[in-house]
Amino acid sequence: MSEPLLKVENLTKHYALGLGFLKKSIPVVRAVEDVSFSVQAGETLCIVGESGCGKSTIARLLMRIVEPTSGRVLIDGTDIAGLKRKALRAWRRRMQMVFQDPYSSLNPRLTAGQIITEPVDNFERLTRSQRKSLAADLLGKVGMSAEMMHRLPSELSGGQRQRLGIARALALQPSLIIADEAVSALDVSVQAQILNLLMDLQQQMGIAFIFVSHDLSVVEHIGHRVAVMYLGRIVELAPCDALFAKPVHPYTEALIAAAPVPDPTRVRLEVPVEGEVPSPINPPSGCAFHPRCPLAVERCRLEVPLLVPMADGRVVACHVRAPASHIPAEPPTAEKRSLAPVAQPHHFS
Ligand SMILES: Nc1ncnc2c1ncn2[C@@H]1O[C@H](COP(=O)(O)OP(=O)(O)OP(=O)(O)O)[C@@H](O)[C@H]1O
Repeated sequence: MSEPLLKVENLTKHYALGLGFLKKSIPVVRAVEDVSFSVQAGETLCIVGESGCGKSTIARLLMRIVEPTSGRVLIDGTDIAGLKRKALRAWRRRMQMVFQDPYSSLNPRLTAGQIITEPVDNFERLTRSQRKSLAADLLGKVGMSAEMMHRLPSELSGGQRQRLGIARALALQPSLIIADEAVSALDVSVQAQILNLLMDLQQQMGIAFIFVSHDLSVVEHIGHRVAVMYLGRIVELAPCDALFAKPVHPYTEALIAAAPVPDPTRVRLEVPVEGEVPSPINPPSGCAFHPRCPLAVERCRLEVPLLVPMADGRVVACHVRAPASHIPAEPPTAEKRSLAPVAQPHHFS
């Protein structure tokens, strides 16, 4: 098995709220809790879950927009926390981000051409003609004509602006693009165009994607593997087909059941998920999903379930559906137990 492009180990982010008062304990938002996964070159890993479950925080941690409370992020086996200036710059070229709202993430005073060549200009000074041909090339890659390089973002449609955001992300020829709700602001037909564009670019350029979304139909369309998050933790990580065909975690099942079904021949699952997502400041004990889970037993209230590898390559954290005793191979040693959350790398042709 080749070294994954990206490896995330036990990543945790707690946000302290305020400074505390008279020795009172400071409330802490447990935004991301002990999250581990890996991404292979050219693969799309989707991260899904309800609002507030920690999806965007993971994206920000990977981009080092925020620093982790604990845990590691490794690119080609190198921990990015330890990188010195030069190596950090090189790493920054390899990971780019596409944001949800292409309008607010694009400088309204710059032309499309300036916006997409700016990242390269930051690394190496381009001549005027180099800039122009780079802009034309990048616009071509995202299906826009070269004349568009003279337009301002306000003169473009939402879909064109998102293409521009993608062209800017492509400028430095990254190995990995993190797309945070990259199509949520667009009409459904434009969403499909942008998703198809991303998949074409992946085929042509071998780019890996981490695709953060709350929209399961988008995830089903684009994902190779899917990590389902609940209150800061991954509860199930599975190949996309397997996840949609047979969700194992009751929360995954409930999410799929609640999503609109675009394919009328597909049977809708009947698992009610009641109540609100609890607060990440004071999460429930044991499995955080237990107060909403129709299958919960006493153990769920007491013990945080570990992610257990299943025979079909997925990992699931559920005392009922994937109790630790279901591990198919030899029983885990203490060391393997602590490594259990790391997703098994998965190859896709
Ligand atoms: N800077 C911050 N300070 C304090 N709490 C924060 C901060 N950023 C995020 N949070 C909290 O961390 C939790 C996870 O937030 P995050 O934005 O990662 O969730 P999300 O799954 O991306 O949600 P959405 O789908 O609504 O964007 C939320 O409870 C959020 O309020």
